Amino acid sequence: MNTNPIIALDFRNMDEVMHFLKPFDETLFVKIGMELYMQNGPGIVKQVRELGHDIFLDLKLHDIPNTVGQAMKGLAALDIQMINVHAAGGSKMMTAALDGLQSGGSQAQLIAVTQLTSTSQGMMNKEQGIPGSINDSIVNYARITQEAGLAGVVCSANESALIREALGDTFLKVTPGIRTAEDAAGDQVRVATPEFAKQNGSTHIVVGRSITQAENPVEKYHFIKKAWEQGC
Ligand SMILES: O=c1ccn([C@@H]2O[C@H](COP(=O)(O)O)[C@@H](O)[C@H]2O)c(=O)[nH]1
Repeated sequence: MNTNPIIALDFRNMDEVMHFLKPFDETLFVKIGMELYMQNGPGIVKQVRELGHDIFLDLKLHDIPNTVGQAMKGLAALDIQMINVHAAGGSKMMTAALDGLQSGGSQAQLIAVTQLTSTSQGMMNKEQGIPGSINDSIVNYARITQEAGLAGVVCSANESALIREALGDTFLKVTPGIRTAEDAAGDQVRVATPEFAKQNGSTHIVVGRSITQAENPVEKYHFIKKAWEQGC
């Protein structure tokens, strides 16, 4: 399993992706999310994969079970390593997603978003109308995700230890909202450093603007990779 930091390729098109990737002299684990996919379609996944990079396709599917199952069956044709849905879609939706992906012949790891890293305790209580602590909600979503047979969840690094304690080491904790000390949080609420993510049991970190907006993205990637690998 590739556990290198996953770089979020939040760009508009392949020219911008190529401009970013050009200075790297290694293959990477990259994330293609809505921004890039919606503006360029599935062809962009093929183009990035042809460069040798592993791909997390972050489309966060969330719809009725039949629709998500059929969409996953279609996406199974793409040569990707990881893909996701929203756990809020429910157990039946997650099972349908897994069935669709597997019946389409894909071996990609399917994971589910618990609470977005841009969601705060207050937002969850007031806007989503979910009472109680955000940690309880996240562990609950993680539990139904595991019961549905998925490989892991997306959460913040702050919750990785709780999920590890409840659901074990091998269940994936893929954690965006990663920032180094000097980075601005921006729209992220539940943030953590790469070192903390490692210490707290994340299995993967997802890093976007910290690297893509850095003055020297290659240098920043290696700085974050080292902090993540060493955990100190
Ligand atoms: O809960 C979530 C789920 C997905 N993301 C995605 O990760 C990156 C983070 O980018 P940064 O620039 O490092 O903030 C982005 O593509 C999100 O769509 C997330 O942040 N939180």
